[in-house]
Amino acid sequence: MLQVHQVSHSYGGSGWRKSKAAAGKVLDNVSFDLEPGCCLGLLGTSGAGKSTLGKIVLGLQKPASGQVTFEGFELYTKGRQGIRKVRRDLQAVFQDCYSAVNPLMTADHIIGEPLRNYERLSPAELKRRTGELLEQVGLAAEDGSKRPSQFSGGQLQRVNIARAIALKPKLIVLDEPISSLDMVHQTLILDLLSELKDSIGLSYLFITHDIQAVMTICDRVAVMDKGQIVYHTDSPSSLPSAEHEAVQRLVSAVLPQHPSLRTSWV
Ligand SMILES: Nc1ncnc2c1ncn2[C@@H]1O[C@H](COP(=O)(O)OP(=O)(O)OP(=O)(O)O)[C@@H](O)[C@H]1O
Repeated sequence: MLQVHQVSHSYGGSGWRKSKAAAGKVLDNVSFDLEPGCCLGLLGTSGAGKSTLGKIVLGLQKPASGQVTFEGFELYTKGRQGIRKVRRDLQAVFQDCYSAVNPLMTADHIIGEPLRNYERLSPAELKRRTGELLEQVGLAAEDGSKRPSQFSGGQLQRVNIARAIALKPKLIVLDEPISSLDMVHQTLILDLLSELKDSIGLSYLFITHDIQAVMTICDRVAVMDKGQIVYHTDSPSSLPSAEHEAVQRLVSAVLPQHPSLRTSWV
């Protein structure tokens, strides 16, 4: 479904900034495939290049070199025809649930946006669909009249998820979707994402620094470090015992909650 082939990227600039950027590649020859129904975790510490790769997969950032093919269409061809063809099948949920929405709009309006862009629906049908989507993500249809400031962070992230699934996409890029939530809501949102993946048949590219989250939700994990995929596993639960130094850094950044368990974590 998604093929990322030898993608490299550096951020440009002008004058002295350009030469500084050229000194370090943000992405260096990254390749991976993602098959339908799979959740692939892109795991790495801050600055590893995960979000840049996410933007490239979403068609938002042209890479300096390499190819991205989604459903047989190459995204970065001349005229960006490929991106236009796959736009509705590729959606995203970002970390900051508040900045992802217009604070003046109601939840119905926010969730209805992709439907208004891609489908011709009567106002009554649009209202019915947004109500259904709200219920699908564990909110009530009546919540559609609320504005972002009337939701908690976890509830607003559900609104963002409802908008992302509105067009029944094939792939959702989840860029740190639970990082700004408390632990209870992190678990609830991971449960919701797992349920939706199975019920709608979604695929996810799950971008995170959180090793416990990838062990909970991902089928496969690619570990990124300094712009490269340095480790890959089809068995996320085996990550704590992986010997690669980049994985161990992520493992040691997570402590079990009870001090008595901390020495036996790995
Ligand atoms: N628009 C930009 N212009 C210049 N440099 C950028 C830009 N976006 C990201 N970078 C740089 O690219 C590198 C990789 O950033 P990126 O956001 O892709 O990493 P990340 O792994 O997602 O990190 P984080 O988890 O902190 O978001 C960083 O050094 C960052 O400073």
